[in-house]
Amino acid sequence: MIEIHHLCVRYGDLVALRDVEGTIANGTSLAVVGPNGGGKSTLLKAIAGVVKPCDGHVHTNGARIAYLPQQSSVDRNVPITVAELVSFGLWRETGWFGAIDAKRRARIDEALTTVGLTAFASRRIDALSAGQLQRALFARLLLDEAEIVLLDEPFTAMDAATSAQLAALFANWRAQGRTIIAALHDLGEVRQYFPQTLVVAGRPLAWGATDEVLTPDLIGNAFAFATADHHHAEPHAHDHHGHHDH
Ligand SMILES: Nc1ncnc2c1ncn2[C@@H]1O[C@H](COP(=O)(O)OP(=O)(O)OP(=O)(O)O)[C@@H](O)[C@H]1O
Repeated sequence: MIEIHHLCVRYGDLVALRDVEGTIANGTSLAVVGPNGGGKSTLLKAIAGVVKPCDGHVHTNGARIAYLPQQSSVDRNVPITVAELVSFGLWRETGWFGAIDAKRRARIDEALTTVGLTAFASRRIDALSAGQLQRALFARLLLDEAEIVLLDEPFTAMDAATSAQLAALFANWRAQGRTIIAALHDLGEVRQYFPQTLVVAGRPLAWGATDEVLTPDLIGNAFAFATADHHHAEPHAHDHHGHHDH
């Protein structure tokens, strides 16, 4: 279980996210949606422990966490092959550059097959398309037996068929009791793959069953934030009624 209490994250003077309060049970698939700059990535980073709260806290109760950042932040110029990248999913077992025995080699091959990259195993990662790189990163996740999987816009570079293929993996993860939390822009994908949704626009606007949360009113409200300036971030601008006055 993830417990979030009164979470606030600040970058310098900008309060990117505040007043996040709630618990996420094991096995939950939660989509985090909201406008650009609304704090989706910030929330994932706070759960991953990559950014420190300025107030409140996130308790992950010792769970193993895998965090797949937004694709733009993945360094493609590291001179490694697809198989090597995927093998890093075994880091909890082997350490970062530990020996890969035949058994582990077979698991890497299986993960590559699952994501359809068998033919690319020895290709350098800088020679992959964006969608192929994302498949490789998912293969790495398959090997990493994390209890909490944090995905920042996992389908951005992908065609619909690829998204569907990778989303099918979620069902397995759910069955294993893994918690999946993903920042997403495509509300169709949210409805299809995520039973729970959290809407954030500087703070939470709604959190609950996807069907109940993604109402036209709420979406309109949340995305109005995108055209507003960032005064939302000022700490005094508190209100708890789920709307913005800016
Ligand atoms: N490292 C940083 N330093 C300063 N400000 C930051 C930093 N990271 C994010 N921000 C700001 O914090 C706010 C929230 O950003 P965040 O990336 O969490 O939003 P997001 O909802 O993921 O947006 P997007 O949909 O565009 O990916 C934005 O106003 C952003 O400019």
